Order: sequence, then structure tokens, then C-alpha cells
Amino acid sequence: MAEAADPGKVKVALCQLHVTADKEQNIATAKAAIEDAAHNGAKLVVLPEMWNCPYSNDSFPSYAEDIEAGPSPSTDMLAAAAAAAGVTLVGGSVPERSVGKLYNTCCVFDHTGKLLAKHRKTHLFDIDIPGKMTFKESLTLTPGEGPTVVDTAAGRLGVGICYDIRFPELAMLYAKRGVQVLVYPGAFNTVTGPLHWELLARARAVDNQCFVITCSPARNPDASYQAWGHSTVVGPFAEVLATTEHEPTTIYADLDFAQVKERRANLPLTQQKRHDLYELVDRSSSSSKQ
Ligand SMILES: O=C(O)CCC(=O)C(=O)O
Repeated sequence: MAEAADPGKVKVALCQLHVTADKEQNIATAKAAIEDAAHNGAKLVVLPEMWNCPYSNDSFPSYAEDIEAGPSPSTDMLAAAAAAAGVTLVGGSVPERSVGKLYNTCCVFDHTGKLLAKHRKTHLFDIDIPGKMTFKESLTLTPGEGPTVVDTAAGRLGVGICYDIRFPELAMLYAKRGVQVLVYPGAFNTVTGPLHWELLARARAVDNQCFVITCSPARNPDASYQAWGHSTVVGPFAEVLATTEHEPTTIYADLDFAQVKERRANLPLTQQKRHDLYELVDRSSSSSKQ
């Protein structure tokens, strides 16, 4: 893969949305947040995981949309909003219905509203911490089959969704393909979030010497799943550039892409790897899209 272009400096906005059971309201909230972010100068806008529905296996089937065949009011809005605002949009994720299966899917649009890529969550969130947090996405969802690298006006992005951040190999594979920004729409919770959310984002940044963006829904006290919030932007030296608590808000950061090159030159980890001792094997197809 050719080297990624240097987009210079890019202002990113992370929209930590208030998500309810009312899909139309969620769509309106997201649209307003995208407009607002563009109004404030953002060129890259990121939404959270499952922003159009409550985070629950009961909700995924009934809120799911067929993104390719339609109707898809959520992603149609995203395409129109990206075009109207003239921004690169990482559209969080929504439940996608495709050929009888459900996926947790993130769509990336360019500033004309063209769908550049779709990432289907590759690692499903199946955990059991007795009495604290039990969730099994695999009851309703099917995992995606590949990584997603996408060249945009806001840099080369590697997309993961929430639990995907726990798997360093995926991020390493992205870095190997020249990704400058790892983007994770996510929805950690109040059990794992306090210890793991920022730690994982900074770990992926320090290992791969790139920007890491994690965008969560706000905490909704009425929801069955309590999202951790704390949307965060981390720089390529693992420094927190912007973060927040759990309320609905939009946070901003300036991504200076020269820093990715600089940090990779300061600490030339890629060249120093001991390929004679270990190796990352990329078994995915070369295609970035699904
Ligand atoms: O990994 C975690 O602790 C949370 C993951 C999650 O909430 C998700 O994948 O949706």
C-alpha cells in the first residue's frame, strides 16, 4: 500500500450523543451534532457506537437497517449530513441487516456524502463478569470478516468498533498498512470503562505511534446499559489531547499529522522489530471494504 498522504492539520470533533429509545430523535440529535461540529470548524466528525438505538440485544434486530438495499434512514441522514457539512464522517455504528444477518457496522463518508467504507465489528462483545457485566452480542450479531483501512481527506483511518480495541493485532495490522488514525466508536460501560477505556486507547497509540480516537454515547441514566462516556482523543506519543466525562457534549482536538511521522522517527520501533523472533501475520484480504 502506498504511503498515506499528509493532510496537514485537521480539526476533529467527537460527538458524545444522548441516545434514547426513540430512533427518530436519535437521528435528529446526531444530525444536529454533525452540523454543529462543522460549524465549529471540524473537518473530521466521529459518532459513537450504536447511536441510533439502545445498546441491547433486544433492540438490535428492530432498529437494524439494510444499508445497501435500504431503507436506511440513519445512514441516509449521515450521507446527507456529511455532504451538507462538507466533512469526513465516521458515522459511529448502527445495527445493519444484510442477507438475513445482523452486524454492528460503521460507515465512513467523504465530504460529498459518498460511502467510502463500511466496517463491521470484528470482535463481538461477549463477556461475563458475574454480578457486574454480562453481555453477549453474538446472540444477535455476526462478526465482520475483515479490517477496514480507508483513505480520507482527514488521513488514513483504521476503523474498529469498541471491543475491537482490545485486540492489539488489529491495530498493529492497521499501522503496518500506514494508518495515521485509529478510530473506535465505542460504548464501554461503568464496569470496564474506568480501568480500561483510556488505558486501551493510550496503549494502542503508544504501540502504533498514531492518533487514537474513541467516541462513546453519553450516559443515559434511563438506559439498561450504562455507557462510560469519556470520549477521548490520544496523540501519537500517547498523550491525551481531549477528553470529557459522561454527559452529552462534543469535544474537539487538532490533529497535526506531522506528529505521526515525527514520533515514528523519534522512536523507530518499526525498524527495530525483531522479525527474526516474531511476526504479525496478515491473513485478511487486501481489500479494505466489506
Ligand atoms: O470491552 C469492554 O469492556 C466493553 C466493550 C463494549 O462495550 C462493546 O464492545 O460494545
